[in-house]
Amino acid sequence: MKTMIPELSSESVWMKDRQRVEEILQSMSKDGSNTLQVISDFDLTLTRFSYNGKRCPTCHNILEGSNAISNEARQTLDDLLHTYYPIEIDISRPVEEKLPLMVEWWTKAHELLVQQRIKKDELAEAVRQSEARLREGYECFFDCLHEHAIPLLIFSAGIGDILEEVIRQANVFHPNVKVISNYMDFDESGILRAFKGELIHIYNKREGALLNTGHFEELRSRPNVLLMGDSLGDLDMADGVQDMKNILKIGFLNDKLKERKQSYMDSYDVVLVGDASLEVPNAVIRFLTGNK
Ligand SMILES: Nc1ccn([C@@H]2O[C@H](COP(=O)(O)O)[C@@H](O)[C@H]2O)c(=O)n1
Repeated sequence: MKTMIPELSSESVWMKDRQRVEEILQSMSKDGSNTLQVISDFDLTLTRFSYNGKRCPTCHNILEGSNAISNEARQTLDDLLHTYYPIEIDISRPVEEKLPLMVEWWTKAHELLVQQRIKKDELAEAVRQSEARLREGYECFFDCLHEHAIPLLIFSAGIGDILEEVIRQANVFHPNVKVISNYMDFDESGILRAFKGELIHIYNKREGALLNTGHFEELRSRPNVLLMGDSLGDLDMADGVQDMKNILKIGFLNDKLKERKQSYMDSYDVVLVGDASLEVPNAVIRFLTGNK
């Protein structure tokens, strides 16, 4: 058991109950990889939090940093980020108090993006010019899931069109990937006129999951879940899974480590710190697919 997954023994991997993690892994491994589905957040979970000491952009930040919007709008969006992001990650405030503020942030940002009359064909260039980076080991993560036909649901409160472009440009947008996110609605001349459907923000992923019961219904034969997130709101992403048997939750703790350590250890089975690579999720997937 000691060396079941050696990557779990690293100093940057924290676990409150290692034995429980091993029991979950043993049970999932016994069931086989054809019973597995992976659900992952995108921004700052599949993408890096920082690189060379500089913050990496989220989907929203990619647009904000691009030529698709004016300097004035960029400044307003940056001000919004500095107002609301500290609230998003503040563990001293209850979620019920943060929720309306998150709706306020996303709504103001989306309204501003719509006012900018962004063109659909500007998105690819915005992503190309950005400093967005998938975490190290992403090729192995996406390719291995594809090779073993394991469904990957990327569940993001970011912007679906941008997210898709990031993984397309990295050549890992395989057919086993499904995205639930905020998608842009363009008019017939390709100009952004609204965002489609119900808003997904950081603390309503449970509602988002329940609106997509069809996806989870299709995956009913896969009751074992590997969940990956960087926020406590991401823990609700699997709420639509049918007849769940096991769930292994891997959390990336990117920011405010000291303040948030305990709540992450209490909520995620495995916590990765220090802008970790995808080495641990990849090792888990290798273990579960039998490619040890
Ligand atoms: N205007 C905004 C709104 C949100 N964010 C960040 O996006 C992330 C949400 O996406 P997930 O893939 O993690 O669900 C979240 O980290 C917000 O801080 C933003 O940058 N700008």
